[in-house]
Amino acid sequence: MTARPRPLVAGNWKMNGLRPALNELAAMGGAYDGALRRKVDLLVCPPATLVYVAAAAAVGTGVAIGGQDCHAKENGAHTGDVSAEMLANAGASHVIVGHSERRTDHKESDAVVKAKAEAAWRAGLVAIVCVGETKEEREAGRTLAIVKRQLRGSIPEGATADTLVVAYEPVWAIGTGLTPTAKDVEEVHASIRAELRKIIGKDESPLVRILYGGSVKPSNAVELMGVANVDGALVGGASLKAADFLGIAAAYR
Ligand SMILES: O=C[C@H](O)COP(=O)(O)O
Repeated sequence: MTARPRPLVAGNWKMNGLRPALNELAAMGGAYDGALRRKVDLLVCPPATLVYVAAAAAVGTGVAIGGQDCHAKENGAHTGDVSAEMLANAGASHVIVGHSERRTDHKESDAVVKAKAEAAWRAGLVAIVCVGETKEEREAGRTLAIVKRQLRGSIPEGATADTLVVAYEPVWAIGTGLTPTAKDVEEVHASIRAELRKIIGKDESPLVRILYGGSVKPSNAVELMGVANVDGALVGGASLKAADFLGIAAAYR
């Protein structure tokens, strides 16, 4: 029997969160008890301004802290950017790269995303590489081709199940309350698994976590997390409140 990856529920706070938001993180940590810990990993990616203090606050709770993006370079004249090394130094263990909001707002190409994933590994971070089609691409029947191109272009050589997480996020499902059908999610995740097998081989690919993201809520988590090859969630809006985030993680109880 093929081993299954341990699930990961990751929260992406995006550009939300001032210091009082750490109370939500504390509530998450407080409720991350033995039973839940045995079944699922929890990760919270606050804005860069809160990574250091969040990592300090999360010590001992089992909740991991991550960044939402990193620059490809270690340091230098890049005003406003944050390097993977800075995130690691602040206490992060993961970093999201290639989120569709970065691909759109900052015109990040697959090659840029790949360089950022390499930077994550250089700093000892796990790279969460995001892929996903737009509404137009889905309607044109190009979903699988787009996701395949993004995987091929964004995942560096040498990825392992310990260094890579893939997040499938249909752009049209992000923050809209819309979700694909379970059948559609299953099709894309199976295709991602097959592509990973070609990219990183038959030994590592079954163990890479493939997250689904896009309007995940406590009310749809059981169905979405129950789909074959869905190994957790990348959660935006519903990760801002401990009750909602924990309600999603409870799909694994
Ligand atoms: O990174 C998270 C995703 O973009 C999903 O966001 P959402 O849960 O608010 O739809």
